[in-house]
Amino acid sequence: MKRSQSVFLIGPMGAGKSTIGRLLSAELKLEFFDSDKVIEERCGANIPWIFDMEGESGFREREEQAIDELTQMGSIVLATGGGVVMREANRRHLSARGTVVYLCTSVEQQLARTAKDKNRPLLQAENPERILRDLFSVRDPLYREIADIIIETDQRNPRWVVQELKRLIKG
Ligand SMILES: Nc1ncnc2c1ncn2[C@@H]1O[C@H](COP(=O)(O)OP(=O)(O)O)[C@@H](O)[C@H]1O
Ligand SMILES: O=C(O)C1=C[C@@H](OP(=O)(O)O)[C@@H](O)[C@H](O)C1
Ligand SMILES: [Mg+2]
Repeated sequence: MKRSQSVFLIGPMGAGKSTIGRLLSAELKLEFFDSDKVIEERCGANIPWIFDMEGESGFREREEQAIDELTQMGSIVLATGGGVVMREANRRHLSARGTVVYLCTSVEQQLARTAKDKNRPLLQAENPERILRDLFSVRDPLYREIADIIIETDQRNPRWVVQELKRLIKG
């Protein structure tokens, strides 16, 4: 474990970052933040609206600012958004300021878990599976580059993942 107690969850849409992050924070007795929620609260608008009005680049600017601040807080659990690794500054801050956990999930599971949710603008397209596969090929090496812990979540329920993570982090 690094000097900071913070744990940063990374991985694709539907990996379970937001769900597992909240449960893990309760187990570790650390404060929980979800960078997407922080961005929405600060902006006073939801992510689809931000993408509509400011484009993906506007969202990425807001995300970089939020990640820089949140990773400096110390002793938190942070669920990031799936695209956080696309910016070098984010990768640098995450890997220097806490333990980075990659929640690894197949595209089939990502698809099943995100199918009914309209809040992910990148997936509101004709072929979300194609998009998830393309994103995976670009992002998977970047997740791996900064991960301290890699954990498979496909056939595991969130509570099992949390217990396993607790063991690995403390270990
Ligand atoms: N390990 C898991 N097994 C089954 N369903 C899961 C698991 N993790 C998350 N989910 C479900 O998948 C959906 C997306 O999870 P979420 O935490 O929002 O993912 P992320 O923040 O990584 O995009 C939610 O409905 C959640 O309940
Ligand atoms: O993969 C991405 O680029 C995104 C993932 C989303 O977060 P989740 O990974 O929590 O769904 C959210 O940040 C935004 O819709 C963009
Ligand atoms: Mg999330």
